[in-house]
Amino acid sequence: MSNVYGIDIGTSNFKMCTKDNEILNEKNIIAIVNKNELLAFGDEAYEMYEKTPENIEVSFPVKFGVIADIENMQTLLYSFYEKINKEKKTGNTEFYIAVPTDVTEVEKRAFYELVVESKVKAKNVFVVDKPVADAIGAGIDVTKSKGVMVVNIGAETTEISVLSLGGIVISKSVKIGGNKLDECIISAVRKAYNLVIGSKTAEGLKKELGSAVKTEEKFAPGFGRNILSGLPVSVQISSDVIYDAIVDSLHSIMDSIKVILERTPPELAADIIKDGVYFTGGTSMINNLEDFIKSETNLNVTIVENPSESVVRGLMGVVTNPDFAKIPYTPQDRTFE
Ligand SMILES: Nc1ncnc2c1ncn2[C@@H]1O[C@H](COP(=O)(O)OP(=O)(O)OP(=O)(O)O)[C@@H](O)[C@H]1O
Repeated sequence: MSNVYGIDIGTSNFKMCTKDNEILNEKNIIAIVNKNELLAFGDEAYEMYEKTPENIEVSFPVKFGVIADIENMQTLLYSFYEKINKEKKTGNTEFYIAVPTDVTEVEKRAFYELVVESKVKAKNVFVVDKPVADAIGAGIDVTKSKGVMVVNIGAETTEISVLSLGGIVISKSVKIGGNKLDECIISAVRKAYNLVIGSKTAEGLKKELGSAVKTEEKFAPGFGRNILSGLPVSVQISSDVIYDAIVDSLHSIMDSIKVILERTPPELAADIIKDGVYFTGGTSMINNLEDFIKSETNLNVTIVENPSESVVRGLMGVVTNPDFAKIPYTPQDRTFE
């Protein structure tokens, strides 16, 4: 089969991978003009976010890891597919789609049906549990009888999973991720500097100044509106303010990891102690995360390379490596427990 694609539909980013390992990773956002005309999608639509007049609506169709707006998600899926499928290949197209685990059966099925019912005209659609794809993308042989812990810190959710023998032993999703950090930064900057900033500016400050441990103070410009004067201004923002804004959320993620470790069967926990914990998802790129986790747990930490794309890389691993042939399934093979 030549036309094979892996798809990971995230809250913030849509990732699609071809069999030649070409990866598309763009903001999962759509801009609609006059209620029903597509104006832009992906990174181009994100440029317009929080800047549009009333007749243009810019929205993210996935909320907290599940599809909230099926119609717009369908349009996005097809638009991204057309963009990556430059040679306009048709027929015999197969899709492998990652599905989150700690959601309802109906929510899981929605991912599968989205692809089946879309204009991409799939010949076959297979489902792969997201934590399993994530671990394969991190370079782990998940088929071994060995406990592996993978923590995916995304935009709106953090999925903490323990895997063994190609399956999921425990998986828990908590509603904290990069967007929560951005919100905390917006509040803190408002309080410290009387400055109202947008979410894109907050995300930029998080990437530049954010750190999971306190480091030497540095500054970066933040553009926004002064609450008192009402005028647009640029203010030098301190990394200390950003650290204080995000530290509680990082501790909440840490507490959830500890709860899962406590619930992990002892033999698997022993493996995790030996191998450490693998971190994926875009938010695990926050500076100094490794030092923070090590100081909290004493466990070894691996931050996977290009962590936002780990799941979609893993989907292609499933397609190309015969050892993983039993991992993908369809709702006909088994129900979405
Ligand atoms: N260098 C960085 N430092 C901190 N955060 C980052 C960095 N780069 C990207 N991020 C954050 O990573 C998040 C996107 O990660 P990812 O693509 O894994 O999320 P997603 O799959 O869309 O979300 P979810 O898993 O919640 O559905 C965003 O919140 C983004 O701000």
